Amino acid sequence: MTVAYEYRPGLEGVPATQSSISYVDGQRGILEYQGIRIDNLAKYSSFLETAYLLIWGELPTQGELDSFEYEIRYHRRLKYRIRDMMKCFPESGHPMDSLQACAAALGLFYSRRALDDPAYIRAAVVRLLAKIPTMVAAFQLMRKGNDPIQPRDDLDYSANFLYMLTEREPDELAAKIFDVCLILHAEHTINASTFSAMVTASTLTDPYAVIASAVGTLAGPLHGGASEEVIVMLEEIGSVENVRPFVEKCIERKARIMGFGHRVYKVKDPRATILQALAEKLFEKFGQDIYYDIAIELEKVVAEKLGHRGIYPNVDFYSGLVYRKLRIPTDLYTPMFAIARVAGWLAHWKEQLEENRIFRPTQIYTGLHDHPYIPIEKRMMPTSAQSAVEAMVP
Ligand SMILES: CC(=O)SCCNC(=O)CCNC(=O)[C@H](O)C(C)(C)COP(=O)(O)OP(=O)(O)OC[C@H]1O[C@@H](n2cnc3c(N)ncnc32)[C@H](O)[C@@H]1OP(=O)(O)O
Ligand SMILES: O=C([O-])CC(=O)C(=O)O
Repeated sequence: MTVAYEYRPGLEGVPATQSSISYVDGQRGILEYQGIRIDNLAKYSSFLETAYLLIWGELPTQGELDSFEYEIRYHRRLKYRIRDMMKCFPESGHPMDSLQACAAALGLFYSRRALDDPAYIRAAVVRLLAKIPTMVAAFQLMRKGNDPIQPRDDLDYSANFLYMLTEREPDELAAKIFDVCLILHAEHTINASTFSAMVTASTLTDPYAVIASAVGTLAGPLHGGASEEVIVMLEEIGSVENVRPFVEKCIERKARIMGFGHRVYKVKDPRATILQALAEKLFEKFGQDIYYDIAIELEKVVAEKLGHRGIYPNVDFYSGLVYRKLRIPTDLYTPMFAIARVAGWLAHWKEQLEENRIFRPTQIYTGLHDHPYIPIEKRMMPTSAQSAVEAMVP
């Protein structure tokens, strides 16, 4: 019997799971983690408290938060074999590729797989949250020819990351703002990388493979990779006067304007609004950014030309302007995103295990049936390929 399925490219609007981790109202621009509005978390929480909330479903008590932070501090260091492995990576490689390889490599050290043991789950959560920032910072120092520096136990999660990255104790405001950025990027329902994590998790493989596949998915320019593309685009635009012709050219050529548009939001992403305010706070303390005026004009012109289609700034639009002021190199913006999103990936991993069924969707077959097998000597080369080969022959 043939069953008729409705095919939705990109699975738009197709529920892939039931989840209580986060909620998005794309028409009203609302994002909640476990029911708590993102603006409240940005104002009052810390990244580790938010990660705990996402993964265990409730805000921790002071005692629970202290133990969680303590465990994470204790697991921040990398094994020397991981650092040795990283020495073989090309300096010109992308930091997301390094991160994906390092996350996957953790599986070599922690091969016991006890997915129904809460202690195993907690150890994996702690290890991944603790070590991912160290992996990102180590790659940055190693590609400059320096040895990675050890984490500092007297610094909190975000301050310690900036310290390991820059080899300097960070400014207090910079560390606080970076922590808020992590909260904002920590989770976002069934986005592409989270879906990838859930598909991998559903095979009951280890959590390091789950996170490695999510990192690989986040890297693409249509997803987390857009944050660095935004800065490249602002550089290319170069001046406020060039914004309008740039947008018009993109529309004419059907080219994507990076940092705009979203599958779910049809208004400005609430995280973009908060990130813009954070960027402004940094400008007040450390001076303006030459690209900010271009970004503002771009937001205005895109709203004018594409607002009727629901195309507004997404989370990746203003994050780069914040990271530039924090002196973070452009190709580390997506790894910054991964440092945060690992919390959401782990929350979905844990939730997936609680009621697992392997992901195995169907397809609508569009190919041939009962096609004959033609022996190789009888196969004809398509005419176009033939003329290409002939053109190559001197
Ligand atoms: C963390 C994140 O992942 S946030 C997203 C980061 N990605 C980006 O910023 C890249 C730019 N944005 C995009 O490519 C898209 O908006 C996505 C990938 C985010 C969402 O894609 P989808 O929901 O699949 O929308 P889709 O690609 O079908 O676009 C719908 C229409 O809007 C247009 N559109 C969507 N985004 C943009 C954009 N940024 N610039 C110009 N046009 C756009 C498309 O060209 C398409 O037009 P058409 O119907 O005439 O062909
Ligand atoms: O939800 C999405 O499709 C993209 C995403 O990860 C985000 O916006 O944070």
